[in-house]
Amino acid sequence: MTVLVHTKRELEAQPKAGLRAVVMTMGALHEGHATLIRTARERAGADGTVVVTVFVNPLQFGAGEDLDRYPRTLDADLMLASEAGADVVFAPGVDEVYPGGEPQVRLSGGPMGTGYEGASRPGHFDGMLTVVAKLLHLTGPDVAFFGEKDGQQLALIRRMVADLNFPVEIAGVPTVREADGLALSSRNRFLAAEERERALALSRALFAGRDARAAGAAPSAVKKAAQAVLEAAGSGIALDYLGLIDPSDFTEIDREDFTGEAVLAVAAKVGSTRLIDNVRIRF
Ligand SMILES: Nc1ncnc2c1ncn2[C@@H]1O[C@H](COP(=O)(O)OP(=O)(O)OP(=O)(O)O)[C@@H](O)[C@H]1O
Ligand SMILES: CC(C)(CO)[C@@H](O)C(=O)[O-]
Ligand code: BAL
Repeated sequence: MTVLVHTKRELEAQPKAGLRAVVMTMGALHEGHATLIRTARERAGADGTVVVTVFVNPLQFGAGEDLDRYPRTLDADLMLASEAGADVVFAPGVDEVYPGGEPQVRLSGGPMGTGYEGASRPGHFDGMLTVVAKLLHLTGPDVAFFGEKDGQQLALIRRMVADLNFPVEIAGVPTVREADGLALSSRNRFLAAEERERALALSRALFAGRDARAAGAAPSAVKKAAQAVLEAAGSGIALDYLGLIDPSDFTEIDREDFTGEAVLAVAAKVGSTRLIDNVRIRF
């Protein structure tokens, strides 16, 4: 049975058996989250504990972003988390996480957090890292699972844990997609049927880049292949960025002799909904 708790005190009172695995979410759970939770369950085993956090963190939303309309579906989340194997769902209120109001002291992603998502959403990563640090302290996991769909977020969390000696393993989970390629996202539910069709340009662009690489293309040609798909989508999407990124520091790859793993990432608005996606490409 899955236990739902709302307070730090209730969370603290939960049994602490075996390996402790945590999946952090903002709720509105879907199959991508279920995959993270199932992976955590497998890792924790029958003797361990899987904790899922559900918290829409105001600190990582900028003015004019979608904090107010972000979907909140706790009853359904509890069912999905339970079916996927969670032992505990921790769904605190804002006052429980920030009892003193907005924190004075926050974490910063530094240079790695200033490009791409960081440029489009100033302050987003500071708020994200701050709440992830707090939730790591509150849940005390041996291992925490995050999705590769939020690639820059995952890179920054790994860096925070390494730079600040958090005693936890960070595990990445590959992006779960619909059959037609669209990356699952809580925000997909805002897409009207015709917007959902247009949103396919994001994954198609990334796949075009990946296919170009499979045919031997160098970095600039990979990016061009993806760009062509986005250009063909025209005004159907409002492109924010397309980047071919070195994941070690989250800077743009600007040389043709790059070797190693790159991340081809895209962000765009479809109607009023902002979506992100990425694929890994090896050079
Ligand atoms: N399609 C997916 N595949 C794998 N992991 C995912 C997927 N979507 C989200 N996640 C991961 O689930 C965790 C919680 O993410 P979050 O609750 O923000 O969901 P989301 O679907 O990314 O929502 P949003 O619409 O806010 O982007 C993060 O680690 C995120 O990377
Ligand atoms: C990691 C996270 C739960 C922090 O609020 C959020 O950014 C998310 O859901 O990806
Ligand atoms: N999945 C990233 C959380 C956010 O968009 O704020």
